[in-house]
Amino acid sequence: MATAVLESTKNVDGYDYMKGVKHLVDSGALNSVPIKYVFPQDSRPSAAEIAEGESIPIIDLSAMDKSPEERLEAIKYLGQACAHWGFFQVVNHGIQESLITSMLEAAHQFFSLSSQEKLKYESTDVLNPVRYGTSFNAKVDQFFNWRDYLKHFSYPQLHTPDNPPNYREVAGEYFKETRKLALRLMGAISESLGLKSDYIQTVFKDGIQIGVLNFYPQCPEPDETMGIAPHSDHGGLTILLQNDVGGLQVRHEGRWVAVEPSPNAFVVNVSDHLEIVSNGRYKSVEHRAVVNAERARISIAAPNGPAMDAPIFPAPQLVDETHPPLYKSMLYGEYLRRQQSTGLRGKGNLESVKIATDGKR
Ligand SMILES: O=C(O)CCC(=O)C(=O)O
Ligand SMILES: [Fe+2]
Repeated sequence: MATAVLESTKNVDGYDYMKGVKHLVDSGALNSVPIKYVFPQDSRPSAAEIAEGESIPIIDLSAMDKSPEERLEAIKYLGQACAHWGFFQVVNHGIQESLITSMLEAAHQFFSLSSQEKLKYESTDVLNPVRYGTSFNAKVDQFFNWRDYLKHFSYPQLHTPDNPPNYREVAGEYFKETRKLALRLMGAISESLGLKSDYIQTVFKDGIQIGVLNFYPQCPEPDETMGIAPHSDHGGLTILLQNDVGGLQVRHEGRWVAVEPSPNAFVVNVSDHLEIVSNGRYKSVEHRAVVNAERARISIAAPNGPAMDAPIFPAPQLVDETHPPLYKSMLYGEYLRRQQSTGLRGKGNLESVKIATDGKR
């Protein structure tokens, strides 16, 4: 266990934050948000920034298997969703409802384990194959996010905690299915960009998938803090599942749009490396999660990235005189380590690999 981290995160108020925010909430009557979690005034969620009546697009995947005209129409709509929103929900995706329910249940069981059991997986190495923690990166976060997490690699190798006993079996099946869904969507997204249908899949071939389980306990003062601060995701496509408690918000045209939980739908978002491959045509969009006073929220994200040693750069077919390359080539593993080692900072990581518009590197 990393004692240096534990020491630095024990606050003046005596809480041992590394045990997790769920532990903090479960262990007694918290009437207010401890100072460690209080966000500065200008980064707190505010109702005035919410775009009322807006919602992210819904993609019906069954249309992909219909007549050529309907398929073409569906692919065009998917491309528009990626370009204008960077986020959409998918329905009729073919993943069994029972598997979705079992996965949410297994996540709930993991977070319900004792903190001692969960802390077996606490690690300061941001790329440790199984990692339990709180906030985003407790070593560097100035204000803690109201969130505990479990992250584990799920592809090419499945690494899981030993507990709950059925976790490995359920997660193995769940992440296999969500990876298949991601690859299927990558095929359709390639087509929507006018690329060969296997172009993006080839870039992400032999890539990695990580299971990210988020637990956001109920919070006595939800307006003071944030479940997860604004950020964009690394990788190609993230497939996200949430329980029936809302909280996810997506940045769109300068406002935040709430994503209402919809049973059996997955939320999908274009992530940083797909924005790069598409040379900026498709957007990796900032999102955040707010918390509430009544109910705990669980979300399960599956980021699907390329291989760690894969160089990522804009597709040559999407680069020409009027569309110069907008991003430097980089190794995915390096990018991932940097993203995980810093605190959350909006789209800051992607900005750092952008080529200045005057063409200078
Ligand atoms: O909880 C959510 O809805 C979002 C989680 C998220 O953005 C992430 O894990 O990267
Ligand atoms: Fe995210």
